[in-house]
Amino acid sequence: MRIKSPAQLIAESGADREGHGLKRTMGLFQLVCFGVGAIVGTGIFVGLSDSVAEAGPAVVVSFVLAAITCVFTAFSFAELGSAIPVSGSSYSFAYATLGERVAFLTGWCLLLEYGVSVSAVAVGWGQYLNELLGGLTGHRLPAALSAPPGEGGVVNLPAVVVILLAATLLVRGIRESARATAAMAVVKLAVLGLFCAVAFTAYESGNLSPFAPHELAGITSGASLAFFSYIGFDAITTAGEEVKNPRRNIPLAIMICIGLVTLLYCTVALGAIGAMSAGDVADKPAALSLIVDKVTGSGIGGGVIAFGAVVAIASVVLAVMYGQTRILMSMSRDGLVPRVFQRVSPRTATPVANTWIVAAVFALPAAVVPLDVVMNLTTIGTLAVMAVVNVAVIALRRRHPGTETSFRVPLYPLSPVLGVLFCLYLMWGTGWTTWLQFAVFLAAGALVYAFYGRRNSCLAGSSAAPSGQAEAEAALTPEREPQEV
Ligand SMILES: NC(=[NH2+])NCCC[C@H](N)C(=O)O
Repeated sequence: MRIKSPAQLIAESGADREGHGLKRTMGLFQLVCFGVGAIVGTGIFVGLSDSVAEAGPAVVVSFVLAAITCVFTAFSFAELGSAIPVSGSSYSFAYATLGERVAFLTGWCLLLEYGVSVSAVAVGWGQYLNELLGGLTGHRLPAALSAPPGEGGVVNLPAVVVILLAATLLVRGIRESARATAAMAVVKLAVLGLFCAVAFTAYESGNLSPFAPHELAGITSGASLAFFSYIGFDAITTAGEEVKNPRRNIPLAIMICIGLVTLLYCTVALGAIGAMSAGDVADKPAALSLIVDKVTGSGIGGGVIAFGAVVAIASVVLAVMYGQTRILMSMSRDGLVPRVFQRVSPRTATPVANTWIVAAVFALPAAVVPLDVVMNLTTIGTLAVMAVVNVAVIALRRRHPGTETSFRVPLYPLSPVLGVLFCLYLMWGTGWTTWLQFAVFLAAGALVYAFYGRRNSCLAGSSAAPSGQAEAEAALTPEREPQEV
């Protein structure tokens, strides 16, 4: 089996080498902001109403189930992220523990979790932008320019525009200042906080019954939908090469983000269905604005929420696109995707060509595919990746028992095993059409690996792994270890 050791991956990344690769600039606070930036977006602002349609008031239970899945998996991410702090996230973890084939398919699924989710999130952004425009000017964009073909439109222009804007910022190295990300994270927390404050003034416990109109099946599919809104905590691990003291900060940031977001989502969901009956919330894309308008009796509150959503979701587009470019960079270093993806501009220290290719490729589904399709594909792909990550922790402990890490999964091996089971449970909840699309996607990935990745892999045909590993381990001298700042 072609496999790489954690030490080899770190040494190859070129991080911490003078004048090479990316720079370590992010501290814990910036990392948490980056996490919140990657997590809170379309899922809660737009997707909430879909989960309510499935689960009814029991949507709160759905959110808790989705959170539990994330917590087990987050433990695994934290252990792996601190043991192998490089840009590739789950892809690199799989390479170091389960071998190249699984790593390639994981990277392939990450195209769903990151690339396709950029499309999904951009579509959600467009819906709130339209809401905001409607509130401000009384005019909305015509459906032809703001919806995909199946939904009465021709092309979803706002979704394309936000992707191109994000690419422009990313190639300029916006992450270097990280100030924009921090500001946007604060704005979205404030707006959701405001929503809760308003919604709870109109809270009626009568709205909570019947609590679970579609019983367990409804709660399960509600949880699969709610899961989308938690995706993104793993993006923290894609910044592995740009974080100061990654062995401490990566696991800590992941845990802080999950805790914060779970609390927030459950409060928002409870506030929403407490203020307006589940039947009225169901299937309303801009439900949060609608609720605030209804409670305050004016359009201003809803406008504030719509503004917050536009800002919030834009930062998700930014963070997720950032993650996708870093994953492709890692895959390119291994020869599994073309070399153009690893080229870093010496002037801006960002992967320019990579970023524009990602923007161009994922603007296309954003323009023409309906939101629920891209959202479900993102969800199933992400859950598959997370299942792999949970297995990877077990493999790490068995294959590389001496690996230095500052975080260890509690209750091992129970936690990763439960992680896998919860991932499968939520995957099951996505429904058979999504499974079918996913199967076709995976089959395509297997073909690409067989005809491109396998042949071009840097590890191809070499029994170099063991000696390369020794070399890499020797290269990892203590002074090259990330320094505490
Ligand atoms: N890899 C990702 N970060 N994917 C997209 C995250 C979506 C985000 N949770 C949202 O609700 O909008």
